[in-house]
Amino acid sequence: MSIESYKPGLENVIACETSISYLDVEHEEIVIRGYDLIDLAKKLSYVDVIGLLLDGRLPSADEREGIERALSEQDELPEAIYTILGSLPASTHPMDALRTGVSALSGFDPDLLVSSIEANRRRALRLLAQVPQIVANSYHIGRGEGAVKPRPDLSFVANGLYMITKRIPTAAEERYYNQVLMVYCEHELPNSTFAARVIASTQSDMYGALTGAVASLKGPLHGGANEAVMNMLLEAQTVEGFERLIRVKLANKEKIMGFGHRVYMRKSDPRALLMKEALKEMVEASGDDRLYRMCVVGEEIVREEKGLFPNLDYYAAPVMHLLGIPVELFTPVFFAARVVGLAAHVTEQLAHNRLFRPRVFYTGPRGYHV
Ligand SMILES: CC(=O)SCCNC(=O)CCNC(=O)[C@H](O)C(C)(C)COP(=O)(O)OP(=O)(O)OC[C@H]1O[C@@H](n2cnc3c(N)ncnc32)[C@H](O)[C@@H]1OP(=O)(O)O
Ligand SMILES: O=C([O-])CC(=O)C(=O)O
Repeated sequence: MSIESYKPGLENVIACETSISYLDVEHEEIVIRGYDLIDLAKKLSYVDVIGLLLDGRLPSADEREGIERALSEQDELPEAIYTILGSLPASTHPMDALRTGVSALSGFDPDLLVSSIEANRRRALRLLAQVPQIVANSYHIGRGEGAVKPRPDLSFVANGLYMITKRIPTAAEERYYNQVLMVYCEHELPNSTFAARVIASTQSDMYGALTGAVASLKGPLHGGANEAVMNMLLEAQTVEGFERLIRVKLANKEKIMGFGHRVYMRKSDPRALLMKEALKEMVEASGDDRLYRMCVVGEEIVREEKGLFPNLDYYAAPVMHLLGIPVELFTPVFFAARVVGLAAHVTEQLAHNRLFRPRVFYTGPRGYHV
């Protein structure tokens, strides 16, 4: 076998066909079923994008209402899931609790043995409705506090933030949280989506595929980077402190979390630019622009020293912080937003399946005998 085609990390390898999304780096556009993600994020609700990703077209006003209603009808998290979350040690990482919760949901699926496109759509909506509750309540329960259930008088988006912060969001907070969900909703074939598609390709199910995706997303090279960014900002506290911290890390040849990207490489991530705008607006409204100035200084230093640009996580982290989301929940929120993209990919994989089974470049010994 020739090793000509061997690419460690599969960089630039086309691994599947999809009509869901595409990163058009040249034109700085994230294409989601034909639309520009940033345009969608500025103008529409996350619930519209649920329709777009699951059904392939933007919903009408009636259809959007139908999706919102379906989400609220299915948002009753089984009591047993609360019991499972409550039995985890307090030291459990929220992404591990989330992985356990998503996995445990499979047994409660009323469509358990059905793998049709329609059953997967219902499954996706159930997961979209229930994952935000696992996210918020694994955190509260882990701290010995009571669970917070969604309120029927709040929108799907507002409920996601309310259950985390225990505060009804203002209209502005709901708008920024909507943008956070939008920028995280779908991004072509990152490690977690690939993991989900690889699992689905054995004709396994949506729960297994999404459980694998949570595990993938936890890593700091992927979803875990948003928490790492916020921890740096909190540690540094001031603009001068952040400048010092970044310079020390660069001098020590450490990676700076929130910078670089396998696909964008040395170009801007369009989602980071949108989150930067949101952060600017938020600090202007609050009258304290320190966090924004810290981020801008960090961005300038890393660009000058390494020629690298921020990825989404760099600016989404401070936005989530200002929305009152605890740092430990940044990556779980990323997953809650990504459920829709993952569900679309798993459904597509199952509908046009080809088992993933690549080969290796063997570097071990041969010819041994016992
Ligand atoms: C939503 C998301 O999941 S976005 C990704 C979030 N992850 C992060 O922010 C973690 C920090 N970034 C990184 O580790 C990387 O940029 C990745 C993992 C995202 C992409 O990595 P790869 O495509 O494998 O690039 P790779 O790590 O080989 O980097 C290429 C070069 O840029 C450097 N580089 C890349 N990212 C960074 C960084 N964040 N800080 C410092 N240097 C970096 C590497 O050291 C390497 O330099 P070299 O050629 O001199 O050795
Ligand atoms: O595309 C990637 O590799 C990672 C990423 O930005 C995402 O999942 O949003």
